[in-house]
Amino acid sequence: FLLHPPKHHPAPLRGWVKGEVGGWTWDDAVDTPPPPDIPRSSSSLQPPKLPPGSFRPKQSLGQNFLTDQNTINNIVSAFAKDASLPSASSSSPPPKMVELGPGPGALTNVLVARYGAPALTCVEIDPRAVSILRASFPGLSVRHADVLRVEYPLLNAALAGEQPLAVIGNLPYYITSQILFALADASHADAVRCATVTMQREVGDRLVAGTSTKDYGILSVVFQLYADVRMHFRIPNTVFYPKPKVESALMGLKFVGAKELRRRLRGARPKDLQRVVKACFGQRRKVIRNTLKGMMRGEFGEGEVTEKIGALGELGAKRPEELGWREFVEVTRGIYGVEEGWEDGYELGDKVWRKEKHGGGFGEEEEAAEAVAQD
Ligand SMILES: C[S@@+](CC[C@H](N)C(=O)[O-])C[C@H]1O[C@@H](n2cnc3c(N)ncnc32)[C@H](O)[C@@H]1O
Repeated sequence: FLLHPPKHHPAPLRGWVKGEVGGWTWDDAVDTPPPPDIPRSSSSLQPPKLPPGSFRPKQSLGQNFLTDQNTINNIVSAFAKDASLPSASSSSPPPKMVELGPGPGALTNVLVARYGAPALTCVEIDPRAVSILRASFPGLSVRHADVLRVEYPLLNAALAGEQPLAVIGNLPYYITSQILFALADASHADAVRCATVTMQREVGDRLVAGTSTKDYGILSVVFQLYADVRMHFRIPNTVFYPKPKVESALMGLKFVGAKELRRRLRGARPKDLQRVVKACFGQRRKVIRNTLKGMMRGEFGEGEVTEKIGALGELGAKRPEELGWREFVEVTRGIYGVEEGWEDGYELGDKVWRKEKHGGGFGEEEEAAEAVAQD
């Protein structure tokens, strides 16, 4: 483990040129200064240059690359805080880190320089970016895979991580919620300790929204229950190439972990909570007893429905946006009961918030995990 590994710079290339149809593109034949909306970096590291030729960012993969070194440094510093990473002078090893969607390596560059390649694993779907990363960062584990297939507990076991993983990423925005839900599920197994991730600012607003606000919804309930969430800072669209239409934010999620989650749920099963929260926000304007009556009819007899709805008392007359996670837990316990002997711990579930089709892991990781288990 190197505290001060050599700095890796992707092969020196040329620079930004104005494309024919507007916008900026890379050209290896022209040596230009950055365009005016891409500030020069004050740091010794530089954002990676895209390779000559045909690396056109793909909108379909949510490719908006970070081009401002100050922003990149600030993201990594916020990550270091969220993950309680040891300082460069400390002798204690950092937790295993996972970067989601590293692209050509803007964040990777700083992470490798600060913590060394062995501490980091990257998951990237674009084979062009995978090639660049493998060439630029010898010794770095780059998984060519869909991030939605990651099974974090398996990955952590394969990496022989002794603590939960620390996750970082300038996320592909088209799958932000799916990635977050997978991380929530991973926290059931204490596989992930924190995530420091960029997202569309509006999504970030929802994560931290208070009750009875327009942004309050499923994301607010789930992530305020599962994690301590904060918005580190907003990110203007000018620091990305190509420039997205939306403003972004860097969010930090520190997961409370399985033990605290069980304490907060007081025996309620996450899957039951998911059913309740989803049904209630599916009919946001209705008071919850009307929505829940409908939801329960397929599952309970008429007498039981009436009894359980009655037992909700005043909570039943509220709209979902008025309920914090504690109230949703209360409602869930009232309807579905609690896991027997929950004080001694119980299974929280492996696919609760993410979709059934997601996960599945990578074969090689499963093998590696087995090898670790056999050691
Ligand atoms: C917003 S870009 C960030 C790139 C780079 N980290 C940066 O900040 O410049 C999102 C990255 O996620 C990758 N990506 C998109 N969908 C993915 C998926 N399903 N699984 C893994 N990576 C994905 C894209 O190819 C792209 O490199």
